[in-house]
Amino acid sequence: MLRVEDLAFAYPGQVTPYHFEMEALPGEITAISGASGSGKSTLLDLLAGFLAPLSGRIDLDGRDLVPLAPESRPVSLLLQSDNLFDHLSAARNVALGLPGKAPAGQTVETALAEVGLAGMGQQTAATLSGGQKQRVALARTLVRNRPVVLLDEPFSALDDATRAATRELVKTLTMAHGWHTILVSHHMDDIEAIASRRYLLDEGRLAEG
Ligand SMILES: Nc1ncnc2c1ncn2[C@@H]1O[C@H](COP(=O)(O)OP(=O)(O)OP(=O)(O)O)[C@@H](O)[C@H]1O
Repeated sequence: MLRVEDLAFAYPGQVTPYHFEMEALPGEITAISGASGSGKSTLLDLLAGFLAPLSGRIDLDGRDLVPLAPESRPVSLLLQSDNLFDHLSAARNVALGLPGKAPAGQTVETALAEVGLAGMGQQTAATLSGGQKQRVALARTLVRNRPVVLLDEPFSALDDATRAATRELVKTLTMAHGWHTILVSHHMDDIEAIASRRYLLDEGRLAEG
């Protein structure tokens, strides 16, 4: 289980710090909603290690992630868009998630098949649709094989049919691979469709419900 415990953070000059407390279970999607500017991206940046908290813990199965640099954290981050290098093939983009010089071919093909893109590995990322690009990014998340997956408005740039299919894929992958998926979204329909647990961020604090 991922537990955010007494995590405090303030930007320079901020009088009242954020104070985050939350839990996320493996195999489940935990949603974070809140008004624009409420601090949702700040929370994701703390989880990813791009910001350092004033105090508190980010506990994953008994291990505190706070001292770890971003690249050492068991975390993947997927944004609304711009997750891929457009000039590289889908397969090369997926292979970027592999450590070192691991033998990539089969792993990459298997991951692309799992996200519904079998046989499309040689296609240049620039030629893919928005939904296909998000699937490639999810395939890279698969080969990275990190248990905490942070999604920052990942469906917002997609049309209705594509967003419904993509969010179902996220749910399927989360359950199949035991990801602790944390979904930041403004869209209640996405949250209602796939999240098991919800938090609302307001006035610097998370409230469950
Ligand atoms: N580097 C920074 N320095 C100072 N203040 C910042 C910095 N980054 C963000 N903020 C402020 O912190 C607050 C929270 O920003 P954050 O981006 O986390 O909100 P958000 O909920 O993700 O917003 P949105 O939904 O619009 O993306 C905002 O008031 C923002 O202006």
